[in-house]
Amino acid sequence: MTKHSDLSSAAIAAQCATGAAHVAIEIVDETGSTNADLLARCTTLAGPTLRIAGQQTAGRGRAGRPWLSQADASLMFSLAWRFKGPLQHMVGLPLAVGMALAETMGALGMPVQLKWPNDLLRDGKKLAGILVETQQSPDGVWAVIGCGINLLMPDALEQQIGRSVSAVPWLAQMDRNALVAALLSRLAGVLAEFDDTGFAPFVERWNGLHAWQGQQVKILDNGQLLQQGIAAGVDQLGRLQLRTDNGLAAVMSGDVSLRLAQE
Ligand SMILES: Nc1ncnc2c1ncn2[C@@H]1O[C@H](COP(=O)(O)OP(=O)(O)OP(=O)(O)O)[C@@H](O)[C@H]1O
Ligand SMILES: O=C(O)CCCC[C@@H]1SC[C@@H]2NC(=O)N[C@@H]21
Repeated sequence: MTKHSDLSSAAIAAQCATGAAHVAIEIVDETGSTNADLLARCTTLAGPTLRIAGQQTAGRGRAGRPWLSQADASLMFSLAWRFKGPLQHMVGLPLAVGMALAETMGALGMPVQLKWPNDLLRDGKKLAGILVETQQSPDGVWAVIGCGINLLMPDALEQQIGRSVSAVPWLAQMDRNALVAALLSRLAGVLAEFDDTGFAPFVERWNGLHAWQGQQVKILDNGQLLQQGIAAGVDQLGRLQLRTDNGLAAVMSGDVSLRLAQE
């Protein structure tokens, strides 16, 4: 198994596609949260920056939830990237990021699926999460794109999380520099395109990886049932299309949660 300590910014850069060659790479053993770190200084960064941590002591997920990890069991990184904006164009960004991660894993021989809005699933269980935080600056919008991928899932960690989650041990065997380079290369390509076009050109690719296409699902807000229907993919803004008794409804991601109807 490869470890966080095997990572080297030179080895990652050497294996990156040209579109990712300009990304500065920072590697730290431990920090509170790579998202918090980059968010605090993104508007002063010289350019796109990738920060990878071996362990986080205050990892954060969507809606203020914690992201839990164990050293070497997870790949955790944040990528700060400046977009032309405006802010409202960024709604589809977490979906584009999830698609880029899922496509990378698929290309590496590990097919995974997407759960709207921004989780990666394997065998129906969460194996990676994405947290995008933004900050307006005079010359555009900085997005800090945080990704946590469970490479291994020790029993103790799963118990701490309190629910059944997934991991990709096959990727833990892979050269970790090559894995990061593959993820960063595809992400950089997708982000550059997203900046020019928004989410619209990615709709078919995203829907092709959609875990719950055609299934009965429900939308919860803080545990309260908001809507129920058949998941019919995403639209050009990244909204989930729900086939309901009253016709097609478009759900904005916000802080709502998606579940299978029978859960
Ligand atoms: N390493 C981890 N892997 C998977 N989930 C984790 C991990 N650490 C913490 N969690 C938390 O476990 C919970 C499971 O997430 P899940 O996506 O299934 O439901 P959720 O919290 O409603 O998310 P969402 O609103 O994105 O659907 C989340 O609160 C997530 O932050
Ligand atoms: O599923 C979620 O709710 C999103 C989880 C995002 C976790 C990653 S780990 C790297 C980065 N730093 C953080 O504090 N969070 C993200």
